[in-house]
Amino acid sequence: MTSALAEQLSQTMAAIHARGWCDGTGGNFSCVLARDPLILLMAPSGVDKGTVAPEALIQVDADGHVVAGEGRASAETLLHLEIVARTGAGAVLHTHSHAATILSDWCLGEGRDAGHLPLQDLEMLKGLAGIDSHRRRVALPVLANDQDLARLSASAGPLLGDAPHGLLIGGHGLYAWGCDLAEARRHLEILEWLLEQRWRRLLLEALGQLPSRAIGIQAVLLDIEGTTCPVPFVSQVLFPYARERLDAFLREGANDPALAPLIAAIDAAMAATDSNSIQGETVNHLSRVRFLQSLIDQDRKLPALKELQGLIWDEGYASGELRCPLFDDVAPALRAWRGAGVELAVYSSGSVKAQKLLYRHSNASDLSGLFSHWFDTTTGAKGEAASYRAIAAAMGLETRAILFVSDVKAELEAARTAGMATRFSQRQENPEQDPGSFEAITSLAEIEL
Ligand SMILES: CSCCC(=O)C(=O)COP(=O)(O)O
Ligand SMILES: [Zn+2]
Repeated sequence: MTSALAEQLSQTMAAIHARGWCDGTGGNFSCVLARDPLILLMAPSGVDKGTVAPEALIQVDADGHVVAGEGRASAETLLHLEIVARTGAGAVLHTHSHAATILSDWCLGEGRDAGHLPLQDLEMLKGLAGIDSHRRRVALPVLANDQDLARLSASAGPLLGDAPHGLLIGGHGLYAWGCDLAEARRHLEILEWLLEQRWRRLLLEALGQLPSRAIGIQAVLLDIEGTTCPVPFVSQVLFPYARERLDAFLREGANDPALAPLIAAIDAAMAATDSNSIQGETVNHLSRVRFLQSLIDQDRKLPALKELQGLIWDEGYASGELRCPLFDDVAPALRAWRGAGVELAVYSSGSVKAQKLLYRHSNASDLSGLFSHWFDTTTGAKGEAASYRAIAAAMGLETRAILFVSDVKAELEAARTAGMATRFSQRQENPEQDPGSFEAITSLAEIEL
């Protein structure tokens, strides 16, 4: 006797096959038959999934072993099991459609926002559970294909919780899931539709037949110095504060094991320098301090120095000696943008630790919670377009959905090359006052998203 679920799964597979989404023996499809112990009802491996009768379905346990029915379990059962375990799905449907296959490959191509395919501004998004507006952006995770299904499933696992009921595998296809078979099928049809739209639109854009879609700004990426706080706060307060305290800080922490790796990195940098001022000197406390002070004076960036400065500033902020005087327009603009659902991120040459301290101890109270992402030069140099692409990828956004604000034209140039929208911050005390070809703002309040 076959169950109603088996009838439904068999019919669903036939319908999906008829759409051309699992040609040949492609695709595999499963439903949860029992949860404790877990039993999946699924098609056997290596057969045409459009003609599997209900009684030909097999039952598979939580280890991927066939416990009832004729035939082998698909190697991809491991990914089905991972999806069920991570999301509580009641059904998992895997297709090999042309749209899913070509777009997943395209996403992983060089220079793309590999790792995610953003989908937005389409009414059909509302067919995905939890999405109530076409404006909501979803980021479909994309993983490189791997014949080692245990490894592929382990890589997929952490991405599944935030995934929009779907996952792309490069050059392979789509996995979609739902709380039951009906919802999984709806999610599959919606995602396939969104993917179809996406590649057709890309084609028309490439042919110059369709203007690149204005998708609206979804995130603001902010430089700090000269953009949200006065340049002199950094150059005349923060840097001298750390410079003056280097000696005492290093002396007091000489036996602190936490400082040992920093001191080792500083000594290595000293050994590698050709600076005459320290050549021939034995590395000792004073030469180390002089070396670091000379780096600060020349505005040279050494990661260990940045970290040391962060530790010294930490003490200064904690004691109340330091407080960042953000421009008056900053806190209201940040709050308004967050209130409108815009994501906020920082990209500054100061370390992420220093960035967080600055916003945590500002004249407008602790604003650090408004930011979802923090980037420093460990992501890449601020004058390189690749850094802005990496930032967009880390945020799961297209570069054109991000507005970057900075007082340095070379940085704006790189961000523009990567595809970001830009604004030149023209604050009174900034060294660069000419906006060149960039739109200038004198206050964040002038920015309309
Ligand atoms: C020609 S299909 C290659 C295997 C595959 O990716 C697939 O989805 C079908 O696998 P199954 O083992 O379920 O037949
Ligand atoms: Zn497959």
